[in-house]
Amino acid sequence: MKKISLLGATGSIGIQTLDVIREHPEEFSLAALSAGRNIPLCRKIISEFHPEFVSVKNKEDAEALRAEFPGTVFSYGPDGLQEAAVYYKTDILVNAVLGSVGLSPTLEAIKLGRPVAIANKETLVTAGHLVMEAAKQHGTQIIPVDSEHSAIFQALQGEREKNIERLVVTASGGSFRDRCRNELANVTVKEALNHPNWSMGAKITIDSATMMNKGLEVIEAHWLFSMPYEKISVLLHKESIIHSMVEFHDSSIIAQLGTPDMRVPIQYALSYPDRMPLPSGKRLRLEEIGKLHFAEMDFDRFRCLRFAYEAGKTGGTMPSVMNAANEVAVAAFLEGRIKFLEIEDLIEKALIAHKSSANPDLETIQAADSETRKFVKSLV
Ligand SMILES: NC(=O)C1=CN([C@@H]2O[C@H](COP(=O)(O)OP(=O)(O)OC[C@H]3O[C@@H](n4cnc5c(N)ncnc54)[C@H](OP(=O)(O)O)[C@@H]3O)[C@@H](O)[C@H]2O)C=CC1
Ligand SMILES: CC(=O)[C@@H](O)[C@H](O)COP(=O)(O)O
Ligand SMILES: [Mn+2]
Repeated sequence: MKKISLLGATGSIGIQTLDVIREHPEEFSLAALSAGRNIPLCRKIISEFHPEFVSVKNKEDAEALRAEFPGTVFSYGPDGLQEAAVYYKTDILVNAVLGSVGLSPTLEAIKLGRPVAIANKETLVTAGHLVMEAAKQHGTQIIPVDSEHSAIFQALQGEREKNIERLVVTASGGSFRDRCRNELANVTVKEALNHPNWSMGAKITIDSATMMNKGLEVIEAHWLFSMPYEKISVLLHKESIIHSMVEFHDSSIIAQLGTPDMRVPIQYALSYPDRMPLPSGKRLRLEEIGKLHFAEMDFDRFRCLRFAYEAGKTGGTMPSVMNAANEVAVAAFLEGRIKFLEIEDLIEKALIAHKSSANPDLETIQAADSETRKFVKSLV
C-alpha cells in the first residue's frame, strides 16, 4: 500500500489522481492533501478518502473544516502546503498544485528523500537547478507526470543518456491552432478555454493556446533529462496521440502513444517501475484514428515558445521572471482585463526589464518572482 500526499487535490490533475487511487484501493491510499479555495469539493474528498492531514488556503476554511472533521488534522496557507508535502506517513508526493507556490513544498519533500511525482511544471521552470541538485544530493526520485515528460521518461527506460540524439516534444497547437496571428486580436476567454484534445485546468489551457505551455515543457525537459536546449525540438501534432519521442544516434525514434488521458501518466508515476491496468481508461485503436499529422513549429506565430527557449538558455532568474509574468498575465486575461495577445506583450516587457542573476538561490528566485508580479500588475 503506497500512501500518497496530494497537493492540489481539487484541481484537474488532483481529481484525476483521486480517480487512480479510487481504481486501486489495494495499492494506493490518500494520507495527506492540500486544496485551495474549493471547500465544497475538499469536503467531499475528505468524506470519501479520509486523509489524516489536510491543508487549505485560508485560515477560516481550515477552522470550519476542523469543526466538521474532528479526526483530521488541518492547516492552511503556504506553511500548510509544506506540511502536507512532508507529512510523515506518506511514501510519495504528487505535486499537482498550480503555479510557483509549488516550489518550496517540493524542495522540502526532496530533502526527506521522498519520491516526487511532479505535475507542477512551474517548480522545474523556476528552480530546475535547485530541484535536480537537491534530488541528486538526497537520492530522491523525481518522476514526471506531465504527459510529454512521462512519454520521454517511458521511452528512455533501459536506454543510455549518451545515445540520445534529441528529445521531440509534441504540441497540439492549442485552441487557436488553425488561426493566424491577425485573427487572435479579439478572441474570447471562452474560445481560448476550448482545448481541442485535453480537458485541463484554465491556466494550462490558456498556456496551451499561447504555446507557453510548450515553452514551460521545453525548460522542464531540459532539467528532468539534463538535455541542452539545442537537443530539444517541438513538433506540432494535432491529434495528441504521440505524447513525445526520443531520437537516438542510430536514427531510431521511440515514441509513447495513448489516448489523451492524464490518468495514464499519473498512474505510471505512482506505480513506476510497474504498470497496472486502468479499467475505466479508453484503449487507443489506431485503426479508428487513421491518419496522424505533424508540422514544423512556427516561432513567429507562437512567440511565447521563442521567449521560453531564450529565457531557458539565458538561465538564472530569467525563467522565473517569464513564469511569473505569464502567471499574472494569464490570470488578467481570464478575468477579462487584458486581450489575448497582450499576454505575450506583458511577458516580453518583463523579460526585457529584467537583468538575470546567475545560479540563483531560493530567496533570489522568490524575489525575482514577486518583483515581476508587481511589475506586470502595474502594467495591467
Ligand atoms: N491539467 C492537466 O491536464 C495538466 C496540468 N499540468 C500542470 O499541473 C499543475 C496543476 O494543473 P491543473 O490541475 O490543470 O490546475 P487547476 O487549476 O485545475 O488546479 C490547481 C490546484 O491548485 C490549487 N491551488 C491553486 N493556487 C493555490 C494556492 N495559492 N495555494 C494552494 N493551492 C492552490 C487549486 O485549489 P482550488 O481549486 O481548491 O482553489 C487546485 O487544487 C500545473 O502546474 C499544470 O501546468 C501538467 C500537465 C497536464
Ligand atoms: C496533458 C498535458 O500534458 C498538457 O500539457 C497538454 O500536453 C497540453 O497540450 P498542448 O500544450 O500540446 O496543447
Ligand atoms: Mn503537457
